[in-house]
Amino acid sequence: MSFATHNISVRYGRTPVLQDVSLSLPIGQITGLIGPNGVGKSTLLKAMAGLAPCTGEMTFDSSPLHVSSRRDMVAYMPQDSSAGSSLTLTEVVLLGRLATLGIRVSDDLIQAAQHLLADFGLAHLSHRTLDAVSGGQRQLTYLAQALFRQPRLLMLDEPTAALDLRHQLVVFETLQHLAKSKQIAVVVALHDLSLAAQFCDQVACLSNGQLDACGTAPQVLTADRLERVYGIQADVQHSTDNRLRITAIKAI
Ligand SMILES: Nc1ncnc2c1ncn2[C@@H]1O[C@H](COP(=O)(O)OP(=O)(O)OP(=O)(O)O)[C@@H](O)[C@H]1O
Repeated sequence: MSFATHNISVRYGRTPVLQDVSLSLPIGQITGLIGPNGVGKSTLLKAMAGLAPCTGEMTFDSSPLHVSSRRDMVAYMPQDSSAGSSLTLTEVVLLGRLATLGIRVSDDLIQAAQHLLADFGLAHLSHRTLDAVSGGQRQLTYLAQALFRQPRLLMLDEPTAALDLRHQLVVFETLQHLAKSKQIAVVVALHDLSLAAQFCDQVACLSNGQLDACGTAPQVLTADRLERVYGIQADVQHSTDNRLRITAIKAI
């Protein structure tokens, strides 16, 4: 089972940003979306979420997935999680299920929201307001909100950008677990190629507004491609424990 984009193209005004991006997003797997600044990663996620006008289509199991039906299946976490709020972290997470919340929110639902916060080490802050926590804690709260929607397709735009190394691992380990156990297709736009190599089942690389390659990390993250797409000289090593180690050496 998979979600898929078919020939997604986006233009802002007269400027084309993405051309004919066709990508399969298997259920139970994490897809890493990589590419240099401004290549269109966020734009592709927004188009898939129905938030940016585009041509082309999306399917789920080969059936067309119209924008109106995406709302129930898709959760999207934007790149900018800086917005504060006088809502508590628990309330922010609960908003993930806004469409189904009644006037009175059940204790079970509140507990479920608080469990998610606890998974990210935020239990002690669950009654704190969003404008009184750190940038990384806000990012984790928005991630918990996206997960609380219980989507089949979870799209995250640089979800670990504000996080320390331990929390980066916690987030990706959680995503890996949830993708398999809850049968979710996860797409993550990210710049950290080592995280992509470690956690993504497939890596999709955008270049010049097009899909340059999609495959396993060793297939996609080659020194040649990093030079051509990112303009860097990189050392790519396959270690004995089957890990890919990528060191950016210099900008070309
Ligand atoms: N609302 C907009 N109006 C016009 N141009 C836009 C708009 N949003 C983004 N762009 C442009 O579209 C291109 C793709 O932007 P996008 O944010 O998708 O890139 P990205 O790959 O996510 O970049 P980054 O890695 O820097 O976050 C960029 O050239 C950007 O300037």
